[in-house]
Amino acid sequence: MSDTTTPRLQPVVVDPSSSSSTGEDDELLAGLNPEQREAVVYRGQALLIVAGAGSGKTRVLTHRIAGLIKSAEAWPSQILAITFTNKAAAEMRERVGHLLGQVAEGMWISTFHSACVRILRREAENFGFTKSFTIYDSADSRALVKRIIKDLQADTFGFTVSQVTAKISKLKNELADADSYARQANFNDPQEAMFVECFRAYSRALREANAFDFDDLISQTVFLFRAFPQVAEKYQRRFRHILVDEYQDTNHAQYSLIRELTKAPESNELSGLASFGGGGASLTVVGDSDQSIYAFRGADIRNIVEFERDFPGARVVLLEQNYRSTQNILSAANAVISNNFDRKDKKLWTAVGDGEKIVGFTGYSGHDEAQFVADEIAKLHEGGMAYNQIAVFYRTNSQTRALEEIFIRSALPYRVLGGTKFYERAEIKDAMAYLSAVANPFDGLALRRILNTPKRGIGPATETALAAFAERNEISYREAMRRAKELSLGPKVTGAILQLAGLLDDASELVDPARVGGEAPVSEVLQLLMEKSAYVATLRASRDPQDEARAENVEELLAVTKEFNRNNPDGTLLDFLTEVSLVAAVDDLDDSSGTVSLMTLHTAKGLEYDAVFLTGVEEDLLPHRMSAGEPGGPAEERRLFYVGITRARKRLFISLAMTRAQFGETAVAMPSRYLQEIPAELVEWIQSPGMASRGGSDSRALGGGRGGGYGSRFGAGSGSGSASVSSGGSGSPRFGAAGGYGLPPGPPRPKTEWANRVTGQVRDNGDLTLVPGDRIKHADFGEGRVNQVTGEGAKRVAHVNFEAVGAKKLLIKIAPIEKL
Ligand SMILES: Nc1ncnc2c1ncn2[C@@H]1O[C@H](COP(=O)(O)OP(=O)(O)OP(=O)(O)O)[C@@H](O)[C@H]1O
Ligand SMILES: [Mg+2]
Repeated sequence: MSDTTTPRLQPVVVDPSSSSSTGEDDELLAGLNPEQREAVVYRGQALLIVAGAGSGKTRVLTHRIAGLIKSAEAWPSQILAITFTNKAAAEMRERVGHLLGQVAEGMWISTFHSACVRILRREAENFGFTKSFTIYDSADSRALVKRIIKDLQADTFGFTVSQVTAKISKLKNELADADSYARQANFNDPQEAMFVECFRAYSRALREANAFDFDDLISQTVFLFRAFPQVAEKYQRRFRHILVDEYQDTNHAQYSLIRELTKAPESNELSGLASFGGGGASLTVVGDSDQSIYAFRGADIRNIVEFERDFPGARVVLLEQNYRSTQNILSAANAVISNNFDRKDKKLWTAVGDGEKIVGFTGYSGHDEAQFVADEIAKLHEGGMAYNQIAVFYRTNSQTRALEEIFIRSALPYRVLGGTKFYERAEIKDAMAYLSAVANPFDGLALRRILNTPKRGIGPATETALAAFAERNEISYREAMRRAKELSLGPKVTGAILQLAGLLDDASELVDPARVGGEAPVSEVLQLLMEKSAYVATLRASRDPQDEARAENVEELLAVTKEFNRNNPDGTLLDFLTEVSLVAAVDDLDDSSGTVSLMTLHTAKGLEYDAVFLTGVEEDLLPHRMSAGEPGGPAEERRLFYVGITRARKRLFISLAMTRAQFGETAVAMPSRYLQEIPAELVEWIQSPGMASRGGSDSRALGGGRGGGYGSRFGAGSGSGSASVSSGGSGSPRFGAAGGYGLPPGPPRPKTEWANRVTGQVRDNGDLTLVPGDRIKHADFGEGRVNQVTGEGAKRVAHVNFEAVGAKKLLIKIAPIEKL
């Protein structure tokens, strides 16, 4: 087909009558530009919308869904829309409802994970799980891996929990299971052999516990479809229209799931469904390869790049108008992302106008930076901006501490999204483990967690004895508890175990579907468990003031269950457990709450705010230190920066600090290399207090009042900022570029020089000799071979053929290269 190779725009269908078969009406198309309309009305097997941030991709998906339903081309139940977070799903559902003027029941708008849980709850019995399976979150997975490492003494091989969990996760995202991995593993390598052991033990333990981990949810659904074609067919028939947002961040398992779902049902002819052109569901994906930020989790940018090959005949629509941001913000974003090499250049434009300049700020410390953020937020708020239209982004969760301290002191209402979340607190995990143990008697991890919580005098030896007994007799852990008498453990311990088992049985009766009057509400179950186990009472009786807070958190969970019951009158315990285990970080977000939102850059994807603060724009944070060694790492970090910038509608603030406290130490920080990629004229730098006056706005010299605290803390002295960190760039040579920190450094410097300065290590390869045939490694481009060297002295240029990106010319003296 002619339109499969290069993206190009087809003639735009504006007149609804020309696409009468689709029955789109004006209302749905009004407020869309011609390209967006084309994407909404296109009817074909496969549609790819590639476009930069804020160009209306998500909006197009929403209108497309509404259009399909409104024109009666599809039942709501025939639609499967995949979003990146549950919050995005809720928003989309609401907007579709709004466009239709009614709630469309039966539509699946959800994340990959939620959709797969729904499928697995229905189908898991096909392959040996029960539908009450438990979902292990990452903390559960880690706990399990930790135990396995201990049991197998894998730590003697240098294995850590993080390494093993990360590797297992990666393999699962590539659809490898323990057996398939073992088939190609090199068992002569003791490390690899041990890893296979660990992977096997982990998979076995999950199966025995009737549990799936997060990665399993997707990969096991794919396995299920492949192993049971009749099951796959059910869903292939059901979903006639599949739409995926943020397609650039799908990994291989997710991609495979889409492939399975869009296949034509096998027994098409028999059922007369062949009339559905080709029989497979129509697929619409939208994405932006510049916003791919999950490669570390196996996301594969190739999924978007190769879409046209995978889905022949696909139509490609490009959107170029940005409706979100001002021109200044957009120009900054465009300039930054253009530094990534292997991308198709796309230029976003906006009709909104230049807007205000981006504001840049350099603080002495993280606290100083936080104070700046708080001050500016206060000003924005005074100027009439609602708090919930303001967001503060950072690269790592550890950066929140300083921000929170200052926000609390400044009495700014805020919420942290992600981080140590409510559901990650120990006491909440305990309470949830009680519920899981009731729902899934095989969930050994949950049972072991609550066995001696609160303390009942059941020690680790008993815990292990029960596990061994269960294994020997091939019974569940819970059944083993019921038969505790057979273990001759002593009357007290036996009594304690039986009591707990009895309590769990009582609770199970409450949620037995056959119970007269139906399943009891979750709140009732939790209440029973917490009361009879004396969990809350024990916390309340403790002298530790923290335990009081913990008790309150459990009360809070009770309130959550009550709310759940109100919102879902028919909601079962399983529904509740499912919902909780799928709450993504961003889902705590409550827009009506009137608070400033704090979140990581990863969490910020897809969202938009009137004002955005990008904090900690420093080397080692952004790009993150960990990315340095990864191929493509710095480029991915740049995309993350791009994502951050493009969340802003009207105001963008970029800040950094000269010293940063991390892991209990205060280290000198250097400006991020990405800062100098923003054209200087777009940014108005406000200098740090002490370096220069911040004009009228600066009533808080570092030396005075609260400021003194931050200053002295990092030895920056009072007010003058004179101590360990040089104030004007004259002191420490590392801060030689300090002028460039704050104020634009006079006449623009050649980019490379600036780049050298900001990375802190003045890059000078000196007399590095390169001759044709040499192999080199470049920080961004990876490995390549030198073809030719031209020029002389400092102007010598290497012509290099890179494996990943092809031919490039590099100035040898300063290029970030090393000879291999
Ligand atoms: N044709 C339009 N007219 C007016 N506003 C629009 C139009 N298209 C999109 N918008 C608005 O622009 C903003 C960005 O749209 P949307 O979130 O759909 O973009 P996106 O491409 O999905 O962005 P991202 O890449 O960040 O996910 C939203 O507020 C949306 O309502
Ligand atoms: Mg979007």
